Amino acid sequence: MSLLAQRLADLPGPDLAASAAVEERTAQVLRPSGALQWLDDVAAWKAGWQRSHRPTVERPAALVFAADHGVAAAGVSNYPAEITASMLAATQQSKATINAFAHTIGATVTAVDVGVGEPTNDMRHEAALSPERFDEITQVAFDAVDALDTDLLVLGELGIGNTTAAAAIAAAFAGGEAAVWVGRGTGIDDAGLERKKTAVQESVRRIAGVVDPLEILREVGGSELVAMAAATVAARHRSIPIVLDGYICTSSVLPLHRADPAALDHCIVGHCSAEPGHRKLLDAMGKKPLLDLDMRLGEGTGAMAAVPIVKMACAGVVEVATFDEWFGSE
Ligand SMILES: Cc1cc2ncn([C@H]3O[C@H](COP(=O)(O)O)[C@@H](O)[C@H]3O)c2cc1C
Ligand SMILES: O=C(O)c1cccnc1
Repeated sequence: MSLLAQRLADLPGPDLAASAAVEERTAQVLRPSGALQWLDDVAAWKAGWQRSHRPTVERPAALVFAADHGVAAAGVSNYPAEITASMLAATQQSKATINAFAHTIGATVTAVDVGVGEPTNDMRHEAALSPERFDEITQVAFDAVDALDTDLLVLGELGIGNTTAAAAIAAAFAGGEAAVWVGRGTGIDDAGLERKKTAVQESVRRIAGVVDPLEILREVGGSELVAMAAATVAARHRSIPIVLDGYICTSSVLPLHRADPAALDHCIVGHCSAEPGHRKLLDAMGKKPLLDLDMRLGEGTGAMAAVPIVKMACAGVVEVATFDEWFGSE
């Protein structure tokens, strides 16, 4: 059994007393009942998974996993594979979009190399990752989460070709035509889009008969996708709620959801990507994105954009006086 499967088997649930306490306070604060709607639910969700009656977002952090993809050789991206290494360096030196977004709200960004210069196997022809590599990457992601001191985790990725891996995962789980799950990623042209469809079709056909969700992730995922899935499980064990990013991030955790429908209960979806498969995937998973800004970047940027909303939702319960506190003191 893989390391990830082992940790997935004993996921803790939320602190129901903490979320109930927030729901109770929500009903008493100085505003008309129900006026914040979904934001109040977000605060209760945060309380339950943070295990605190007074949920906060004080130390948001992003983990950005980077890796190369064998399938990039199929001409499935608008950019060369070398961009992944450059973007990893840019992120480590605080020059990427995710760093700029994080900076505005005081979040930290940790970029983690899980396979740059060590591409996955070409998923069209063989398993993207060996069981040993799968475990190795899982351990790196577990350690990365352990090293954080955070109360809200953003997951992001870098990996030229990874919208093709994401589409293959979505197609393998949700079925239907490959065309439904394939989008333009970094902006590929029509011929490139056809190559993506073919690559996804070939990969999904090759693994027909594989039923174990984590095995499907190993077969057609990518190193940074496995790392995001592993970080999701690790964060659950450490009571760290998560904001998921776009299509790639969501696809990477889909296998967890299939293995255990409650596995993503500590995750909220930051935004809906312009990549067309994302909305379909979210619908299939019953997840509603906080933002819909037509973004299609990755790196965790859409999730980071949603962090202030989670922070406001918490403040909107914790910092607002109740009717009793206010009128009782008048
Ligand atoms: C400069 C640059 C910065 C990026 N930051 C995120 N991505 C995003 O685009 C890539 C996926 O798209 P595709 O499947 O079409 O290759 C990933 O690296 C993803 O993180 C970037 C892509 C580029 C070119
Ligand atoms: O939705 C995403 O995560 C995405 C879309 C395009 C390019 N990179 C990431």
